[in-house]
Amino acid sequence: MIEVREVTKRYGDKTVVDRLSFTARPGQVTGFLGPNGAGKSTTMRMIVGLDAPTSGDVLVNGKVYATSTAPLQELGVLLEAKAVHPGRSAVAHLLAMARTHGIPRSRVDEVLHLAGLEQVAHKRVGAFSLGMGQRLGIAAALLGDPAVVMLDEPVNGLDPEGVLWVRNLLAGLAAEGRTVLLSSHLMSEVSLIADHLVIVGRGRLLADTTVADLVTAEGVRVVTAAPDDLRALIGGAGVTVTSTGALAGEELFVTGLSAREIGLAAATRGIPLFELTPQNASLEEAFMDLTRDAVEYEAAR
Ligand SMILES: Nc1ncnc2c1ncn2[C@@H]1O[C@H](COP(=O)(O)OP(=O)(O)OP(=O)(O)O)[C@@H](O)[C@H]1O
Repeated sequence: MIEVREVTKRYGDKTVVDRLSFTARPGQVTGFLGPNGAGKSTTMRMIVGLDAPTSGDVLVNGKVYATSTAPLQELGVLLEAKAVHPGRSAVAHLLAMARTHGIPRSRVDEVLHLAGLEQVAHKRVGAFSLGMGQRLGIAAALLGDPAVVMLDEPVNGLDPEGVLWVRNLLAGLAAEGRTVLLSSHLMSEVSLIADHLVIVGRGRLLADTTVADLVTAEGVRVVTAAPDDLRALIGGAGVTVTSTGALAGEELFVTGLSAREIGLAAATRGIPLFELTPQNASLEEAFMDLTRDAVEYEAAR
C-alpha cells in the first residue's frame, strides 16, 4: 500500500505538489496520470524518499520508506532516467544490486528471464536500446520480489510487444496481491493497464476514480432487421431511438438504455440484432476535459 496524505512540495516559491492525497491499494494497478509538469515524478520521488515533502506524509506499507531495513524487498522502483553504469553488463548491474541487498543470484536469473533479457544479459548496458534499458529498469525494480512496485513512465520507448509485456506483467503482479503504481501522461496507455486512476494537474488532485466511471456512456449503436419493431418495443420515457439513416435504415442510435437492456428486450420478441455497440466518450476526451485548466496554466507561463 502507498499512502500519500496531504502532501505539499515547494521549490522556492513554486508549489509543485499541492495538498495531494491518494492511496494505491494492494491487488490493484493504480495509474498516476497528469500532463507534463503536473508533479507526478516529484510525488514519486517523495514516496521513495529521494525528496522530502514540505508538509504532509508519504507511507509505504504504513512506514516512511527511507526507514525500511530491506528497501528492495519492500518497494521496487523504476524512476525516469535511471542511472546505470554504461560499461556494465545487465547481469553485472543486477548482481551488484542483489549482493548489496542480500538477494540470491538465482533471483537475478529469474528477473532476467522475466524481462526477456537473457540473450543480452552479458551485453554492455551502454549499447542497450531505450526499450531494453526500460526492461532492465523493470527487472531491477522486481529484483527484491517487492510487495509494492512503482514505475515512472514504464512503457516509454517500448515497442508494441514490450507494451503488451508490461501490461501483462503489471496485471500479474496486481493479481498476486501486490500494490502497483505507474505514472504516465497518456490516458490511452494507462486505461489499458490500470483499474484505479489518480489524475493530477498543477500538483493538485483532479480525480480519484476508475476507468469505468470516467467514461460516460453516451448511447448504443444498434443494427437490426426490424428497426420499427425495436423502436416500438423500447421507446418510452427517458429513452431516445434515432435512425441514423445508414445501412438501409437498419442502424439506430439509442440513449437511455444499456446495450444489455436493449439486447434482452429484443430477445423477448425475437427481434434479430446484427450489432449492439455501446458508444463511449473517449477516455482521452475525458482526461483532456479534466486537465484542460492545468495544461493552459502550464502553456501560459
Ligand atoms: N528540483 C526542482 N527544483 C525546482 N523545480 C522543480 C524541481 N523538480 C521539479 N520541478 C518542477 O516541478 C514541476 C513538476 O515536475 P514533475 O517532474 O514532478 O512533473 P511530472 O508530472 O512528472 O511531469 P512529466 O510528465 O513531464 O515528467 C515542474 O514544473 C518542474 O519544473
